[in-house]
Amino acid sequence: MSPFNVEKEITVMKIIIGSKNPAKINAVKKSFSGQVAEFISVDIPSGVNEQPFSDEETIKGAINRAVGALTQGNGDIGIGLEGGVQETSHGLLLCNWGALASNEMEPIIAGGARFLLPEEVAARLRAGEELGPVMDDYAKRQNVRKHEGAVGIFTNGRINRVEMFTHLMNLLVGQFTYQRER
Ligand SMILES: O=P(O)(O)OP(=O)(O)OP(=O)(O)OC[C@H]1O[C@@H](n2cnc3c(O)ncnc32)[C@H](O)[C@@H]1O
Ligand SMILES: [Mg+2]
Repeated sequence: MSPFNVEKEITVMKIIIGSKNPAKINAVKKSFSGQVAEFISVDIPSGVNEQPFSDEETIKGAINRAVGALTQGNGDIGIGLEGGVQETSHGLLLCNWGALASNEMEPIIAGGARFLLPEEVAARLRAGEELGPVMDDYAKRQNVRKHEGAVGIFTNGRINRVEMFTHLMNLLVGQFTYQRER
């Protein structure tokens, strides 16, 4: 056979995102830019409360979504990103956690930016409301969670939700490639 006819097999990495939220999807795509990858987004239940109320619960939600995405989407990598809050002696912190699941190793986790929510917002969450609708009401905007996010509002637009999740995603993908190359 002529060497020019040798077929090259290009492997496309199949990445399943466990959410339909565009802020999350865009962040995942950015963190894999430059790689041959196919992205599929599936609504995967987090298996925890709609508004997780601790790091522990938020991490669990992220892992459940990542593992669920990997299995349901039959992919190479499953991604779960989850927003939550954590009570502290300083007030209520907004927290974000991400998980990357693969068939090669245990799920990898990483945390995103944290900052205190204003007492007015925190009180509503403690009373049982969800941050998404509370933020829309507070900022007098629609679908804050799909756009700039609470982080965008409270940092005066310096860091939006996509940037925050992209940083988190880089922590995940970086750890994944490091562990795979060892
Ligand atoms: O569709 P999904 O993937 O569920 O995306 P979501 O926006 O609901 O995000 P999470 O479930 O991860 O977040 C849990 C809750 O916190 C809210 N939330 C988290 N981060 C937020 C942010 O930056 N801005 C607004 N709402 C946020 C969110 O709307 C939910 O009520
Ligand atoms: Mg949600």
